[in-house]
Amino acid sequence: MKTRTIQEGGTRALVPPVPDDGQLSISSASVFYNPEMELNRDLSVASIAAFSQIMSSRRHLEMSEITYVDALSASGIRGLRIAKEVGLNVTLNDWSEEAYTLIKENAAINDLTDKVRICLGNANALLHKERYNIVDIDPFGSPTTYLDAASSSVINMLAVTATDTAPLCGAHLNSGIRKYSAVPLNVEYHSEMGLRIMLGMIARDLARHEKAMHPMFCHATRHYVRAYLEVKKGANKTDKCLKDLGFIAHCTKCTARSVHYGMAVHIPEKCELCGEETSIAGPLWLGPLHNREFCDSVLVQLTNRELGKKEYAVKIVELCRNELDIPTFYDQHLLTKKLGISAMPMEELLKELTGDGFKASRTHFSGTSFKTNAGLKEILDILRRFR
Ligand SMILES: C[S@@+](CC[C@H](N)C(=O)[O-])C[C@H]1O[C@@H](n2cnc3c(N)ncnc32)[C@H](O)[C@@H]1O
Repeated sequence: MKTRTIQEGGTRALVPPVPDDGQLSISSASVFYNPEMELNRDLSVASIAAFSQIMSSRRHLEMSEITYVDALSASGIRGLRIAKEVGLNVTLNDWSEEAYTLIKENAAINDLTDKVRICLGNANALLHKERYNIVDIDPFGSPTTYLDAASSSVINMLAVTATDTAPLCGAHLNSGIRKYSAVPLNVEYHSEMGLRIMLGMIARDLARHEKAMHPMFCHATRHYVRAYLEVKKGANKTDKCLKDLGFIAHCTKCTARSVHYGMAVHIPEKCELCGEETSIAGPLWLGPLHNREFCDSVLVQLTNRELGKKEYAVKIVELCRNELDIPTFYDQHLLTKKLGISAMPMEELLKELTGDGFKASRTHFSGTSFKTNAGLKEILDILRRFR
């Protein structure tokens, strides 16, 4: 196979050449490598390093005693970076013979041949057979067909990517329902909708194995969503975790929304503000998306490392760290357009909201949006005050 050499963080890898004739796409190359996902991998290195360090100090473990599996490895770049830059005990797996051969070559050029285990086989078979402290699922499109096996395998942390944002965010409604057993809505907070629909599915998959999840750091960036979830075993913990599943009732006329926790819950059919019929999204995850202390540890990891996408990665984690734990956000531009007035500087709007006694923050989901516990009526009053 024709290859070129790339470097991400402290790791080198042979990957397929850049598609140049417009006919060959990244996904049609014999082994997959997407340079756009370097940011995702930089964040993975920092997040998994932060989590492993917490584990190692709580349980007096060496980093090399913590097991990590990159179940869908392709070139191996993700798992090899975890082995080389974090020092975990790494297993890499892919069912493609070409990928398997390339992973071996990439392990060799990083002096990792004796330090990592490379498997050729079905990810689901491997994950149903073996247990790992950290399980990483980074597939083409949807992760859902790997979630049962990943839930069975995982002991401490599950890291999951989904790139099928159209089904997740409600743009391809039937596909979203088929894949995620939930109804997404294509609304202005569709990126958050996608993340919460995926998390809802993961919580239900883990629950079948009596495991509960605690989101540590979850983000929606460009064309994908990514979640780092601490996992704990136990029926009581799982029952408690499932209480954070529920539904969102959204009014497509005035954009007011209400949040309803629980799987057996009464959801109002009419908008409390304008009386129009609401659309219902769910079941989805309504609990927190981030753990503040964990985000601080990820920031420390990012700061102390040489990473290609460090600046962007830091910005995402900082925004997530400071984001309010409130489901859904409002897009200021959309609201002011409806009112026929111009938008105000975001900092001023946040100040006005907090000055009126509400909580308010920016959100990593969108630069023109904010999160608040104020209702739509109060938000509109503030915007009108500044017309
Ligand atoms: C999106 S790529 C992985 C990208 C990689 N994680 C990275 O960061 O560059 C998905 C890989 O999963 C492999 N794959 C798909 N289904 C699989 C399965 N059931 N078992 C094992 N490998 C699988 C494909 O061959 C492909 O190499």
